[in-house]
Amino acid sequence: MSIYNADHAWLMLADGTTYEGRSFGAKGTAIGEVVFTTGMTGCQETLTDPSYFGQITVQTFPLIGNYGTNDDDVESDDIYMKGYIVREWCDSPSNFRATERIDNFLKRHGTIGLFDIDTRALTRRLREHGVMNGVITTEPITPENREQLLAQLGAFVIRDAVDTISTPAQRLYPAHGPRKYRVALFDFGYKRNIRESLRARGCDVLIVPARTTAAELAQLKPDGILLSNGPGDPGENVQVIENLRDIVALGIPIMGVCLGHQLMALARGGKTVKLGYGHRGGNQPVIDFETGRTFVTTQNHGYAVLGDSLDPAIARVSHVNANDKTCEGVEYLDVPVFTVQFHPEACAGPADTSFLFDKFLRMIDKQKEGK
Ligand SMILES: NC(=O)CC[C@H](N)C(=O)O
Repeated sequence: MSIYNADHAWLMLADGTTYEGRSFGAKGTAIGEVVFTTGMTGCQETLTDPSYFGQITVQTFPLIGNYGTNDDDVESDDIYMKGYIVREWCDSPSNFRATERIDNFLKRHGTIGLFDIDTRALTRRLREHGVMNGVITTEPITPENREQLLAQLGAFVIRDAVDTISTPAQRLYPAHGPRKYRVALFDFGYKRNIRESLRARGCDVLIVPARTTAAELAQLKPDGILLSNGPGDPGENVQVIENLRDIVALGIPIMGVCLGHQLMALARGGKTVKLGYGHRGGNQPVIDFETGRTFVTTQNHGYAVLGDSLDPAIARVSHVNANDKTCEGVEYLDVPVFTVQFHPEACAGPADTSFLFDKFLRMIDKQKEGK
């Protein structure tokens, strides 16, 4: 049976634009912020990236799921996005690692899917208007429920994102091979490959809850601290930002990724803004001012640090996005801290900047030598 015989499903945006397509994955109704990603591969990594909490994700690439899914390529144990939209999905995946079809994978996680809509038109709309709230549903939108749904869309905000998904308890993952250092990885909704990139480099990784304080860290005595990626508006994490001010003062080397980068900037007096439609995908060019090189990076963010808002006496913008010149990295001058907006751990997307984990370890080496 063709996938095009599937039941109907809909997406309605907050401006009332409605797209009718077909259902795959779970059935139901969910409201979220509709965003698009330009990733051409790695749909499973995208689906399981916790930073998509509260969002409905559109893949701009027109055919998704042709190599299926498996138990290994997940970035977390769950799907945190509210809905998933593709132009076409493949019900006969062909790959020796595939164990499941993408619609089963979505069903198993209760994630509502929609396909067979004009994803190009939808993406252009989001690009022109900025991201918008939307409702994805397998129930017909009628003149009766339409007004009520539009009111709900108008009121929807992603809230308590980090607090909802951060781990309540510490957990230790041992280094792969001989142990060199112990790193505390703040779980703001961390991607698995951040953890694995550290373990592969000889680090025991201690996952710690988002609200871990400087006093608790001082007891744990990690050699380094990694601030993870994570969902939502960075500014809502008031307590975490407050804690980071004291954590920086411990003098332990810190690397920040994506949300971690934004939270550090806020803790050090900087500001963040919401971008029109963000950067999501595996083809974002980033200029490194130190070397003048441009790297193609993996990204998934809707907010950005305002480079000019940082005090030049303590921070320097180290990277910018070559497309829109937004801040993509900060080097702090008075403490051993650097942060990046893009994803050195890749997954999905290019691994060209994985050397930043080595830079982090060198920073720890240097500090140990200095002692
Ligand atoms: N991947 C992330 O860490 C995203 C950070 C933040 N939630 C944003 O959208 O900008």
